Amino acid sequence: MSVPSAAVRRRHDRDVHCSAASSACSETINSADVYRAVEGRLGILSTSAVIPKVEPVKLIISGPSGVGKDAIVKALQIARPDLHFVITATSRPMRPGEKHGVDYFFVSKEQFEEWIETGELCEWAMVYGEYKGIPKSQVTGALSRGTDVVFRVDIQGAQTVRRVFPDAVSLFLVAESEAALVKRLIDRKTEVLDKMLTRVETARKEMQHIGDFDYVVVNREGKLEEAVEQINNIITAEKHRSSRVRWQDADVMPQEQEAQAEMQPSLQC
Ligand SMILES: Nc1ncnc2c1ncn2[C@@H]1O[C@H](COP(=O)(O)OP(=O)(O)OP(=O)(O)O)[C@@H](O)[C@H]1O
Repeated sequence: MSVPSAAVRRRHDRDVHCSAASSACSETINSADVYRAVEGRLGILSTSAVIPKVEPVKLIISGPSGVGKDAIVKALQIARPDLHFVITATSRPMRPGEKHGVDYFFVSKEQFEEWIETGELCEWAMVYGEYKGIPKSQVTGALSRGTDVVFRVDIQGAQTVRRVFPDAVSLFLVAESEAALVKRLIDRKTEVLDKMLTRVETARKEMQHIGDFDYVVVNREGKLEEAVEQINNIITAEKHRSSRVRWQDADVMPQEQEAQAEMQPSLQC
């Protein structure tokens, strides 16, 4: 491609600014003149970068037992190492392949009850006869660093996390059918029949809570990666939500946001 001559460039420059200024266009108008004209009318233009601060996303991943919450979270940890995945404490026994401090904090019922007494937990619940809860230390540090946080919780836990963090974004995972869900529970081989029945009965009731959640993602048989990609997209979209953007560093802070920022309580569990 040939390089335009200086004369051609000057003519192009003039034409662009002639059409931009649209009045009194003459040979002498160039970009510096137009810039000065704009400043002359509107005052000195700010050169400081308008890079807003973005409030961290608090994402709740929930859904019935066996739908694939753990499997999804494991895959998401690889896809999004920038996120902080809250590690839940539980009194249930470790399943094969699970690791203390990675999948859960596996603690005794006595230890859990001590934590409840000393206020170490953001939230806790008794689920299928076992304690489950979120240690405060798992949340506060990450949020104060501005890191996005993911909570992997059951439906009961989702309700509690939403109470503690009303601005949390919640996502309900479903299998493509009840039959697919039961098949996953059978194949996982972690429950005896009566415990599995309880889980399936509970899953039926839990499906009625879908409407309480912001998003629904289907985790189809053999299509885990698809669900992970959809969740990844949801996180990306949430990071661009205008209500999450804070303009403290910008020269002009929209009045509405200023009012919101003042009203927003400091949410710490
Ligand atoms: N898309 C999928 N296709 C096939 N199998 C899957 C899929 N997602 C998860 N699984 C399998 O289904 C079983 C249940 O998944 P997982 O343990 O992650 O469920 P969960 O929702 O965390 O259950 P719980 O709440 O009981 O801990 C596991 O054996 C997992 O490997």
